[in-house]
Amino acid sequence: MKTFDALFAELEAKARTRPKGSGTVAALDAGVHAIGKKVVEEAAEVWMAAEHEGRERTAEEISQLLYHLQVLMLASDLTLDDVYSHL
Ligand SMILES: N=c1c2ncn([C@@H]3O[C@H](COP(=O)(O)OP(=O)(O)OP(=O)(O)O)[C@@H](O)[C@H]3O)c2ncn1[C@@H]1O[C@H](COP(=O)(O)O)[C@@H](O)[C@H]1O
Repeated sequence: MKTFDALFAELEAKARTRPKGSGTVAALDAGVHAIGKKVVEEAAEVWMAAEHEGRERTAEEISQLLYHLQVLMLASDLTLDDVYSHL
């Protein structure tokens, strides 16, 4: 099972090597504004799932929000330690 740290390492590698067909590379190319909109959209979907759609859908939506937050971290030149230092 993939962890938060393992996903971030995978996305860092995608950003560095820019493989064809990567959604992450496309999102990074779209920029912070577009990624930020996706974060807000996914956060709303997490909220709706938690209120109305049950545990499984909520977990799935949270995983998507975590992914988009990591893309935003990469677009903002942030590392995991930059974020963890505030926890
Ligand atoms: N975990 C994720 C992940 N979670 C969410 N998403 C993206 O977020 C979208 C969320 O789905 P929605 O149904 O909410 O969005 P949608 O509006 O239908 O989709 P879009 O029109 O926005 O693409 C998905 O379509 C994916 O584009 C993800 N994209 C990639 N990953 C993982 O990231 C890694 C790198 O992926 P690539 O860069 O694509 O190789 C791989 O391990 C992937 O499994």
